[in-house]
Amino acid sequence: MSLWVKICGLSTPESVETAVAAGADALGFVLAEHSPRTVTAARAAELVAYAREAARGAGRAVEMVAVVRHQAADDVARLAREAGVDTVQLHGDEPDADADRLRESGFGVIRALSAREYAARRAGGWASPDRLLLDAAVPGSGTRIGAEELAAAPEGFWILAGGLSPANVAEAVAALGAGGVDVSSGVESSRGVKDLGLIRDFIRAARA
Ligand SMILES: O=C(O)c1ccccc1N[C@@H]1O[C@H](COP(=O)(O)O)[C@@H](O)[C@H]1O
Repeated sequence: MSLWVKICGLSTPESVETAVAAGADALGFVLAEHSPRTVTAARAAELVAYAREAARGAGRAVEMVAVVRHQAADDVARLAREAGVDTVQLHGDEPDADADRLRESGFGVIRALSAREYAARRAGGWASPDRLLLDAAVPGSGTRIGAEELAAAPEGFWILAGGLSPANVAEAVAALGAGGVDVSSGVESSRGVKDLGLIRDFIRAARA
């Protein structure tokens, strides 16, 4: 099965169009506060509409994802509805009840945890009904997680994030065995500024 690829932190029509044309499965729009990639829900809605048009032109479906962190469930649902996304990526210490509410409101959920947090939860018997994404401790920082932190990789489909780039994505997936990857920093020329060539290179390398 082909590796699932998400390009995150998009904030311009050019980067959206490039990611869709290069074959991304999902696009991420950061609605979390205090990131160099933060966009308003209104801006995300424009980009989502643009992306859906590009995906229609390419004859395939592309998943639109809002990335949030440490925000109240009511605010998240309202922002996600305004942005017109399919899925919410919960990237903080949100309670399971928040994920339940978003699912009940019709959104897909991606549950993002640091590898350490996941290991601790799993040891306590926790299991997620949602797709799991494992990341470094500080999301969006370009920091990789090591194999030693992933002693207990999830069973089944899971998404690897944290410090991926065109140069390391194939090796990281081979080593850790994820079914999907998510990238932000590794396809940027400077913090928050996407590089169109790196987006294409990343998707090509991920699928190689
Ligand atoms: O990208 C951000 O700024 C961000 C902010 C808040 C929560 C999550 C964020 N991004 C996510 O971080 C990982 C990995 O990013 P990187 O490739 O190491 O820069 C990815 O899942 C993004 O969705």
